Amino acid sequence: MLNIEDLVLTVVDPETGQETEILHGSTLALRQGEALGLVGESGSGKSMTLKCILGIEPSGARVEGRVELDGTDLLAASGDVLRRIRANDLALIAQNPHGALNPVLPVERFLIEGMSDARNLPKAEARERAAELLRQVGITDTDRVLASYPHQLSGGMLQRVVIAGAISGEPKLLLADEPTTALDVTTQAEVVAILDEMRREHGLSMIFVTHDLDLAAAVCDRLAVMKDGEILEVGTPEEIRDHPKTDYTRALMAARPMLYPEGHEANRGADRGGDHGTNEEADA
Ligand SMILES: Nc1ncnc2c1ncn2[C@@H]1O[C@H](COP(=O)(O)OP(=O)(O)OP(=O)(O)O)[C@@H](O)[C@H]1O
Repeated sequence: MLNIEDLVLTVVDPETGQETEILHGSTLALRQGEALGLVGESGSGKSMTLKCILGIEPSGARVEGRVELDGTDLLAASGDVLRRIRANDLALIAQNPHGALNPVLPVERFLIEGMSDARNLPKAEARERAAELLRQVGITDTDRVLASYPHQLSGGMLQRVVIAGAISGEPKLLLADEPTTALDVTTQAEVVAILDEMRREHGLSMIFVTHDLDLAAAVCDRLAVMKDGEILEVGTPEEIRDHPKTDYTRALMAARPMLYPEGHEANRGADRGGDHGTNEEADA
């Protein structure tokens, strides 16, 4: 459903005019319903890759190559087509959920405005639909949350609201950019579980950006390891774990500290690199 070919991103310093190539020819393909983890250390180009898909690269930057979503080349599409695709087919879940919501509007308005047919719905029905969305992401006190303003909710609660909003638009592709990094560890596990469940239930494709290879392995079908603007390797979590092609990937695997001595039963997930659950419970 998504084909990225030879993606090159060059940013231009507005003062000196100096050009810097940030992405050096990435190629990636994503199948319908697949979750792909884009993994790498800070500065490796993960967020920039998402920005190129969304068409929100830094101003003045040059994007070359192909970013094709269900047959439409987003880099060659007109402004109108891009706006329609961004509104209907793509949903971004960013690190900081506060950025997604208008601070002066209650959660109810955020969710209702995200519904494609909201204008045609009677108010009570739209509200009930918003409450149902919240229930889907595990929020039970829906009246309180719907009436709350963003600053009145915790980061974890707000990220659930953002996920509910993303799902409500029935996008084709979820772009999750370190969606749990700003949350405490216990909340991280809950939010990742909800995101994973929602994605599977709605059959959505997802690119999940993280520096945490274990976490990506737990929620993704395939992983792409990035370093310095290049994709070093792509494979299933098992392939990456059992046959890492680069020292960089090995270092990423080793980067997640284990809470128990090597070989301890509680490290099973981390030893395998593919089951985050055990570690998560230990973290919590
Ligand atoms: N607006 C910008 N102008 C120029 N260069 C930028 C800009 N934003 C980011 N960069 C550079 O692009 C490179 C890739 O950054 P990017 O944000 O994609 O990395 P990342 O892998 O997502 O890292 P992080 O996990 O820290 O977000 C970095 O070298 C960064 O310094």
